[in-house]
Amino acid sequence: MRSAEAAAPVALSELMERAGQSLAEAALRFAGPVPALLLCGPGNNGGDGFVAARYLHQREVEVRVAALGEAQTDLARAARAAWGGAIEPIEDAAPAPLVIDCLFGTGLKRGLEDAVSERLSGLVKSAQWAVAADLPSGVEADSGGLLSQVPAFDLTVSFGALKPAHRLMPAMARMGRVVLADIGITADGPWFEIGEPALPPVAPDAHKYSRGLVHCLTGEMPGAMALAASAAARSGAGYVRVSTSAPIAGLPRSVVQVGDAPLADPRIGCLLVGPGLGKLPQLLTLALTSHRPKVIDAEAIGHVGDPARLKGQDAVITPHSGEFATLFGELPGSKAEQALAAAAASGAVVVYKGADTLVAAPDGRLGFAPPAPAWLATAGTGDVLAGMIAALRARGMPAFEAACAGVWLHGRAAERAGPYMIADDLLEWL
Ligand SMILES: NC(=O)C1=CN([C@@H]2O[C@H](COP(=O)(O)OP(=O)(O)OC[C@H]3O[C@@H](n4cnc5c(N)ncnc54)[C@H](O)[C@@H]3O)[C@@H](O)[C@H]2O)[C@@H](O)CC1
Ligand SMILES: [K+]
Repeated sequence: MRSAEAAAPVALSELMERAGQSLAEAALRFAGPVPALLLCGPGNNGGDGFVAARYLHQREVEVRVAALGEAQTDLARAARAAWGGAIEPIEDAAPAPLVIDCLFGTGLKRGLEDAVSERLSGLVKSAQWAVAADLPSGVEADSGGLLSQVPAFDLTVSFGALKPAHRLMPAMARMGRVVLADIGITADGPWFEIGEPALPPVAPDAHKYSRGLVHCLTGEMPGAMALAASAAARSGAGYVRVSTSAPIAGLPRSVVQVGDAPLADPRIGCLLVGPGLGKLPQLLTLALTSHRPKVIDAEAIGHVGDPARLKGQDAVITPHSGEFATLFGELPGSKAEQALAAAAASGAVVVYKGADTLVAAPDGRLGFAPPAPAWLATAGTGDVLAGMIAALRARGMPAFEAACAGVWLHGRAAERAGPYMIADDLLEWL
């Protein structure tokens, strides 16, 4: 964002004008014309607040402004002067139905002082609607960490582009609804929010192998592979084959159960190993002898041992935080940086799961999942995701695109399945 701002074709004061106007407009549409209190910090986030106050006043909203110290940038000073109305110290500010937090945005360096963060929390909690400008104050933009206590907002209006914190925990849970205001600059780069995927069409002359063969290696707990294989079948694979030593109950009849099958079979579009694997590291070793694309999930991730073992494997791995730590150890930096470091170390596409799922590629691309329902946190949903990604990979999508598409579709299926869904229900919504 900083380099995009520097390269902007318009003056920075114009960007602030647009940001403040967008903030006022969003808050007004969200809360209606109720009395508003703007909390303005010393930097340009505070400057946005002074601009927003001016626009709200123009729209005949009853506005009060409370400032934290003096403005410390030229832009903020100018915005403060242009406001022209009364400014009270934040310590004395009385509550209001609409509170707009413009204390700090991307320039926050350390946590707010205790007295300030307590004041902010008190005003936010007593407000009917709480809106944050760019980021709730106290949130670290790049990591999604909380540098001081951060209350829960109803709406966060981001400017220009989403910052990592808008899609990383714990910060994203404090933001309420997140909207993005276009202020006339674009921040392009290899980090982006995952959008609705373009799935490969079924060719008119398709047959089951050309549509994609997913070959699953079953371990000790066949129920997990039943979920994963069913998900693969429901995600458009032409043929799902499960290699198992004993018959698995509950699989669709169209999923073929076999004993051993050669893993070098060139018709295999994607191998799937991990769901329900248990203590059978030899199955992972077997999978790694194949040159076919693969999805490595669940306990198989723990059996990898050295991330470099995955180099050249054309693999997607799907760890949650525990599995991630087992394979990669404690990596420094934010979740985003850790995911990218893991992808570089393993050469694999890494789906780092959680409430803030990320998809990282070894070449530096990083997809942030749009928020998905918290009720996905239930047993077996990871098995479903692994099966979905395996099917999309087998259908010919490249590893990174298949992983992003799987993550997006999984989240939308959960929205449709509703709060009391179990993993089995997801299959109906794929
Ligand atoms: N730069 C631009 O072109 C634009 C920036 N915009 C706004 O500007 C914001 C960034 O502005 P700034 O870079 O001025 O940063 P902030 O306004 O977030 O705050 C930075 C100021 O606060 C001080 N500070 C940091 N942490 C503190 C703490 N814990 N306690 C007390 N003081 C602290 C810093 O020393 C600095 O003076 C964005 O979030 C956005 O809201 C928008 O106006 C759009 C255009
Ligand atoms: K803010």
